[in-house]
Amino acid sequence: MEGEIYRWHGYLSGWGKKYFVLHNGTLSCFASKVERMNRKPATEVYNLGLCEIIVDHVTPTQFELKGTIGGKVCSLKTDTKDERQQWIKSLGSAKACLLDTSTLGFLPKPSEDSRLLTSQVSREVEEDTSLVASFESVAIEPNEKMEQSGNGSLNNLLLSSDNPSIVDEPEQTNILHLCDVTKTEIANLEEAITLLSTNEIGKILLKVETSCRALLAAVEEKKLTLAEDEQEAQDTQLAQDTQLAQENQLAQDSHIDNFSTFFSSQPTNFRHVVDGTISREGKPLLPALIFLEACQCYLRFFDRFSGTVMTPLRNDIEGNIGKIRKVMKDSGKGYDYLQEIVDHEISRKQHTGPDTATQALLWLNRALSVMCRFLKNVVTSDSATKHDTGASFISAYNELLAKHHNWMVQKLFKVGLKMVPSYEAFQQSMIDQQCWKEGEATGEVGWLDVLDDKMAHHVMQYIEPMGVVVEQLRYMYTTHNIDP
Ligand SMILES: CCCCCCCCCCCCC/C=C/[C@@H](O)[C@H](CO[C@@H]1O[C@H](CO)[C@@H](O)[C@H](O)[C@H]1O)NC(=O)CCCCCCCCCCCCCCCCC
Repeated sequence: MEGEIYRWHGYLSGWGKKYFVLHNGTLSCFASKVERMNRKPATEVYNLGLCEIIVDHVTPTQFELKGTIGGKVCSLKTDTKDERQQWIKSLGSAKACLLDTSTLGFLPKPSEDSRLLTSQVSREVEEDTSLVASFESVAIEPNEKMEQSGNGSLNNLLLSSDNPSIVDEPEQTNILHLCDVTKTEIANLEEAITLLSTNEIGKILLKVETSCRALLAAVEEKKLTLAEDEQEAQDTQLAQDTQLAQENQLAQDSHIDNFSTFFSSQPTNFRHVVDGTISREGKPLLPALIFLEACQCYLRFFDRFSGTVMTPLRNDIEGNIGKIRKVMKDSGKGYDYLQEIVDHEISRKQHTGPDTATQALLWLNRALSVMCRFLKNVVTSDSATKHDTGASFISAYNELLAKHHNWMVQKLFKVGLKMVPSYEAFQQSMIDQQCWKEGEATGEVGWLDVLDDKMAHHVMQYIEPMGVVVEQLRYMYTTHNIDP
C-alpha cells in the first residue's frame, strides 16, 4: 500500500504532506510522490516489528506509530477516516504477517523486545477486554466458565466486569469472535510460558510474537469498529438535528423561500468569471468564453422592460459581444483569456479599428461599469440616489461614460433619461412574477419591503463579482495606456 499521509512536524511546522510506502513490514516515508517516483531515498523508515500502532479515538483521521525502543512517536493524519482504516488494517496485518522464520533473525533482541511487546499487548488486551467483557457479560450467560484451564488475571477480567451494555445480535457475534480470538491467544501465550521453562527460546519467541501480533490486530480492529460506531451515531444525530432545523426554517419562510430575481437566476454570471480567473506572472487572466456568456445573460436585463428606449443600449452591448467572438473565431489561436486577445492585437498594433476585440471589449466594459454603478446607486442605503432610478443612472453615466461620448450621444442620453422606468417598475421587472404574486397574496403588512430587501441582497451578490471583473479590465487598459 502507498499514498499521501500528513506527518506532524511539531507546533512550528505543523502537518506536512508526505508520501508513504508500506512494503515487507517496512513503512518508508518520502518527501513527496515525485521523490518516490524518482527513486530518491526515503527520509524515514519504520520497521513495523519495532512499532506500536496507536489509533486516535478523538480524531477519526489520526493515528500514531510508536517505537517500542525509545518510544519515539510519529503522528500521522489522513484526509478521511476510511483512508485511516485502510492504513491501520494494512499496517496491522503487515505486523501480524511480518513474522516467519526467514525474518526471525532480523527481529530485535528477543528478551527485551518481546517482553515489551508482550506487556504492550497485555495492556492493550486488558484495556479492550474490559470493554469486551462488558459486552460478554450481557451476551454470554454470566456463570459460564472459560474453557481455558488457566486462571490468569485476564480470565478473571473477562468474567468479572460489571459494566453490562446492551448489544444487538450482529455485535454479539462480533464480540464473541473477538473473545474467541482472545481465548485462543491466551492459550497460545500460556503454552509459550510453559515452553519458557524448557528454555527453547526460538519456539518461545515465535509463539509470543505471533500471538501478540494476532491479538494486536484483533484488538485494533475492534477499537476501530467501536470508534466508527460511535462516530456514526454522532453523525446520524447531527444530520437529524440539521434536517429538523432546515424544515423549521423552510416552514417559517415558505412563502418567500424560493425567492427569485433576474440577479439570482442567470445560468452564467460574473461570479463564474471570477471563479475561472487564473494568475499568470502575477497578472489575473479572465476566461473569455465564460465572460462572454455572462455578458450574454446580462442582456436579459433589458428584455425584462417593455418599450424600446433601451434597445440601442442592448444592441450596442450585444454588438460588442459578437465582435469579440468573431475575433476569437477568425484568429484560430484558441484564446482562453481576454487579456491574451488584447495583448495579441496590441502587439501587432491592430487594436484601434472599430471591429477589433480591443475596442469592443473596451466599450463593453464601459457599459458593464455603468450598469454596476447604477445598480449600486439604486440599492445602497446610504446613497442620495437610492430608489431614484433616474438620478442613479445619470450619476453613473456622468461619472463613467459621458467623457467618452461626443456632445450628440450625450444629448441622446439626456433625452432618453426622461424615460427611465420608476423604481417600482424596476422592482416588478426584476422580481420573478411568481414570487411577486406569492408575496402580494400574503396580504402581510410590509410584504413589499421584505421582497425589496431580498432583491437588494440579490443585486449586491450579482454586482460584487461584476465589479471585480470591470476593475481588472480597467486595469488592463490602463497598463496599455488606454483610458478605460
Ligand atoms: C432607461 C435608461 C436609458 C437611458 C439612455 C437611453 C438613451 C439611448 C441613447 C442612445 C445611445 C446609444 C448607445 C450607443 C452608444 C455608442 O455610440 C457608444 C460607442 O459605441 C462604440 O463605438 C466604438 C467605435 O466605433 C465601437 O468599436 C464599439 O463597438 C461601439 O460599442 N457605446 C457606448 O457608449 C457603450 C455603452 C452603451 C450602453 C451603456 C448603458 C449601460 C446600461 C445602464 C443600465 C441601464 C439601466 C436602465 C434602468 C432601468 C430601470 C430603472
